[in-house]
Formats: sequence, C-alpha cells, structure tokens
Amino acid sequence: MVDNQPLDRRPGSSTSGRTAADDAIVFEHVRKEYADGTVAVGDLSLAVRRHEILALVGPSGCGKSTTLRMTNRLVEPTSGRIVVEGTDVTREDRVRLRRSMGYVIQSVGLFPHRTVAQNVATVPGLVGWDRRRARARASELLELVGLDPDRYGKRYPHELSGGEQQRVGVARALATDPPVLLMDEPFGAVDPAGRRRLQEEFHRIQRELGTTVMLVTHDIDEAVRLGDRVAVFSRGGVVEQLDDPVAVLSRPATDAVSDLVGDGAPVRLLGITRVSREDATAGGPPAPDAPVVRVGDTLAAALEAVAEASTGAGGAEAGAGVGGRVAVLPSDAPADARADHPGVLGTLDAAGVLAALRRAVEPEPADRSDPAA
Ligand SMILES: Nc1ncnc2c1ncn2[C@@H]1O[C@H](COP(=O)(O)OP(=O)(O)OP(=O)(O)O)[C@@H](O)[C@H]1O
Repeated sequence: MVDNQPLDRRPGSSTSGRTAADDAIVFEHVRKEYADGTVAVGDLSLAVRRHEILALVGPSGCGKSTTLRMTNRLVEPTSGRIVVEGTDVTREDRVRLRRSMGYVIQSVGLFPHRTVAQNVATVPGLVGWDRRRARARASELLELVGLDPDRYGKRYPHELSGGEQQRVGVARALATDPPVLLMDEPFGAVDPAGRRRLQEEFHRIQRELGTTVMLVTHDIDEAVRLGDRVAVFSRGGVVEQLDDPVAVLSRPATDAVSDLVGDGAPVRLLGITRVSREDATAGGPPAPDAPVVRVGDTLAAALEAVAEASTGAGGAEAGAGVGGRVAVLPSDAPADARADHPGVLGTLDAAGVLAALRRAVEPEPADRSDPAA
C-alpha cells in the first residue's frame, strides 16, 4: 500500500485553535498582472489548510487558474508572497518546485509514446528512484485509482477511455506522494456519470493519503461535493466567500455567490449532507421490508428511499403506521442487510429528512463542543 498512514485529521470549519503551521499553502497579498496589463489577480490573501481540499470556484476569467499556476510557478506572481509547506516558492528552484507538487489538468497531458506504467513512473524516475522502486510504485498507484496494473500498465494512452486517462493523470500526479496536489478542472473531460464516480474515488484516495489539494473548477456542484472548504472567486481573484460547502450554499455572503449557487442550493444541500445516527428516530420498528438507508448516505438518497417507501409495496403494506418510513442502519451494515437487521438504529421519514437538512444549515452554536450545553 501507500507509504502514508491513513489520516484522520480532517479540518473542520472551526478556526479555533488553528495556527499558521496548520496551513500548507499561504498566499499573502499576491498580484498577477499579465504583460498586456490584464490584472488576473489583484490582491489575494488566502490559506489552504494542511490535508484539506480547497475548491476554487467562480465564473470564467476570474483568476482561478492563474492562482493555481502561480503556486507551482507556471505563472510568476507580479508581487506578494506564496509559501508552500514553509518555503517561499520564488526562492525555490522551479524544476524542483514542480516535481515536489502534483499537478493534474483537464487535458491530462499523458506522454503519448510512453506506456501507462511508464507515464506514472515518470516523476519517481526524475527524482532519482531506481527503476524497480518506480515500477512498483506505478503498479501500486494504478491499483489505487482502480486500474489493474497488469491489464492497463502496458497500454498506451490512446488505448484508454477519457475517464481512464484521467485516472492515470491522477496516479501520475500522486506517484511520489507529494504533500500538495494542484488540480485544474481535473475531471472536466469526463461524462457526468463517470465524473461523479471519479470524484468519489478521488475523494477516497485523498482521504487515505492526506494530500493537501487545491482544486480549480467552474462547477459549483463539483466544488461543494469535493471541497472541505470552497473559495468563491469573482473577477480579479477577489474572494467573495471562503467557507464550508453547506455555508456557501445556505448562506451566500454576497450577490456574486448567490448568482453562482443559483436556484439549485436545496438540491445540492441534499446531495452533500449525510444521514447521521441522530437522524434515526425511535417510534416503533420499521416494517421488515421497508427500504433501508445507512448512516453516511446522502439525504438525497434517503429522500429517494422515503419516496420509494411511500409509493412502493414495502412501506404502505407494512402496517408500520406511517407510510414512507425507512430503516436507518449503521454505516457498516452488510450490503444485503434488510430493515429487520438486528443493528437497526431507528427510522426516518420525509419530515426527518427535512429536520436533518435544517440542522445541517443552521450555523453551529458557539458552545456546541460543550458537553454540558
Ligand atoms: N497569458 C495571459 N496573458 C494575458 N492575460 C491572461 C493570460 N492568461 C490569462 N489571462 C487573463 O487573466 C484573467 C484570468 O484568467 P484565468 O485563466 O486565471 O481565469 P479562470 O478563472 O481560470 O478562467 P477559466 O474558468 O475560463 O479557465 C482572464 O481575464 C484571462 O483572459
């Protein structure tokens, strides 16, 4: 497996007790004015916390890519300071800097005349790993992104689908296990269903490796689904809001954020808010053939199950008293577990889904961590 231990140090939205040492990337009054006078980024100050995914989202031309590319000096800042893992990037050798960070872009940029395994082993080779170690690492990474190394390793990029190429791009960027990964519309070229799957798998890998990720996207859905925090940009690299996804969707700070979020906020909130143990209410056992949801499922999935329970044979026939009640199971319940599973936590209905959503969008009370509260 990978070198790093799994990390369970995810940053929350709280800022209490944080120090600058918790930040992996820091922008201090950064400005980028291109040669023709275009001010892509006016005066940006922003920090990316270690081990988080920070999603930069905003309309076309607002300076997202410029910001990302200044981090590995594909674009030189005009002024200001960017510090990555304690090092001022302008003081670092550019080539070394780029090799020390993963970089994934929409067009993938795989080397067409190198096999998939050779592509993934490129950076390990460049930084001096011996061949055997680089090859072993390539196999490990291909497996991690869901590609069988025996089957795919010998193929050339043109022998892969777009989604498979994107996976190889991610594997290549992670090959040396860089602490920081920069991603510019990484899943843009993939169809919506494949994109969703890739996002989920990438999220799992990122959690496992604990990589700090700065991700650029113009897609608010992608930003709220993947980001631990979301930075909404407007023209000139202005940060309109920097917050956790639920806050961005439910409490947009400015009109620009509202415009970006549009009318779809409630649906998006259902898609990113998860069923928790507290959402399961007592009130009689569920019907044995009631649909089930698990702790950790999205509220969108729960709502679908509730709808199924109220229209399908299961809920109505079961005589459970209220149509549309589903059974809530623990997250680790077996895949084929039914509503009469011995570990069932309780039930959930449409009103319960709504209550869960309401709880999620309420600002956290200051004393929430106080057990006496
Ligand atoms: N090399 C360049 N020379 C001059 N202007 C540039 C250059 N690269 C980008 N720009 C301009 O800087 C601004 C910000 O561009 P940038 O690519 O950072 O935006 P973006 O938010 O990533 O946009 P998109 O979502 O369309 O990729 C735009 O007005 C763009 O036209």
